[in-house]
This record gives sequence, C-alpha cells and structure tokens, in this order.
Amino acid sequence: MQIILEQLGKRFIREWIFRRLSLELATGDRLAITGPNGSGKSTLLQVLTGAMPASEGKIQYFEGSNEIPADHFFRQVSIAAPYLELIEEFTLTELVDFHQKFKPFKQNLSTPAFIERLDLKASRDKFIRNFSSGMKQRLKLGLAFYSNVPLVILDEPTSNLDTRNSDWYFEEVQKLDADQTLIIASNVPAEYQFCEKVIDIQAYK
Ligand SMILES: Nc1ncnc2c1ncn2[C@@H]1O[C@H](COP(=O)(O)OP(=O)(O)OP(=O)(O)O)[C@@H](O)[C@H]1O
Repeated sequence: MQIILEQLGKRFIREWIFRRLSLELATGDRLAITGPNGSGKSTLLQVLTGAMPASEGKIQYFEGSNEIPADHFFRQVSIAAPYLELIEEFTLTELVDFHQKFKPFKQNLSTPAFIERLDLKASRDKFIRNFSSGMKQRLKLGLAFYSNVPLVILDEPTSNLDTRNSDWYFEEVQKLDADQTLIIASNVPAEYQFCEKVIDIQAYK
C-alpha cells in the first residue's frame, strides 16, 4: 500500500500536536514514528487510520494505481495498539473466528493453527477477560502479523511483553511480507531498529 500525507496537521482545541507533515510511503516501506511520551505518536496513528479526523492537510491511500476511499480503508489495515481493546466476552477461539470473518489470515491459516502458532493452545477456550496483559498483547500482535492486509500498524508493540515474548515480536515483525507496509510508533529504539524510515514527531510542531 502506498500512503501520501500532504501538510497533515492535528490540533486539540488550540494545541497543535503536529503540523505540516508531508510524507510518502511506498508499498513495503517500514516507517517508525518516534518521540517521547505525549509527543503525539498515537494521535498521528489514529489520524492515519481514520479513527480521528485531521485538522488540516490530506491523506491518500493507494493499492496499485487505485485510490482506496477513506470509508473502505479500515478493512485494509491491521492495528495493534494499547487503546484498542479485544472483545473480553469472547473465548480465544471465538475471538479469532470473529476476527477472521472480516480479516482472514494469510495462507488460509485456520483458527486452531493460528492459536497453536501463538503458543496459546492451552487457552483456546479461555475468556479474553481472563488473559494476562502480556497474553493480550501477544494476541493483538499475532492478529496484526497474520491478517492478510496491505498495511500493519503497531503502537508500542513490546509494551507488557517479557523477554521471551519480545524476542518473538522481533522474529515475527521481520517476517512480514515484503509487500506489506508497516508503521510502528515507539520510543524504544530496539522495537524499530530495522525500519529504514524514521521520523521524530517533534520535528512537526
Ligand atoms: N482526545 C484528546 N483531547 C485532547 N488532547 C489529547 C487527546 N488525545 C491526546 N491528546 C493530547 O495529545 C498529546 C499527544 O498524545 P499522544 O497520546 O498522541 O502521545 P504519544 O506520543 O503517543 O505518547 P505515549 O508515548 O505516552 O503513548 C498529549 O498532550 C495528549 O494529552
């Protein structure tokens, strides 16, 4: 997926969080958005996904030469972020089945095979509400990594992960398909050291 940002800006009341952000991402690009706590990384991601409107400027998404209309875009992106909740009333199997109705996995990976790959087989009938924060984060990342979408967005990907799960993140994130575009918001350099493009949100004030 190709993404073009033109003079993008977002403000809350009178405070500009970022301004004059122009950027082009080509299919398969890996972009990191960095900056300290409260600098606006998550706000930018939410504007990028259409969850929040921009205050000025323009965003365009293209698949090949076709522009994707803003109201169709959400089907094309997989997001793992701390503020996006999983459905707590579902068991793991129910949640993954539900997810696959809208965003099937790559290579027709089945729900049981996905759960096995995440090493969560013992929890397949457990309610999401009873998952630990690390298990939830692993699940969110797994859904993002395995969904068959052209754009993957990760916000603070290793938050709540222990060393073993962080290692798993580094392995999996680098296995994304070459034609999947990846955007990571982070202030932990190890999370995004493989990204060839890095922007500091503080440069756009
Ligand atoms: N809905 C909102 N209304 C008003 N201000 C907001 C709103 N959402 C975020 N902000 C403000 O925007 C600024 C940027 O917040 P944001 O969450 O984007 O930062 P961040 O870089 O992702 O931080 P962190 O690293 O702590 O997750 C903060 O000052 C925050 O208080």
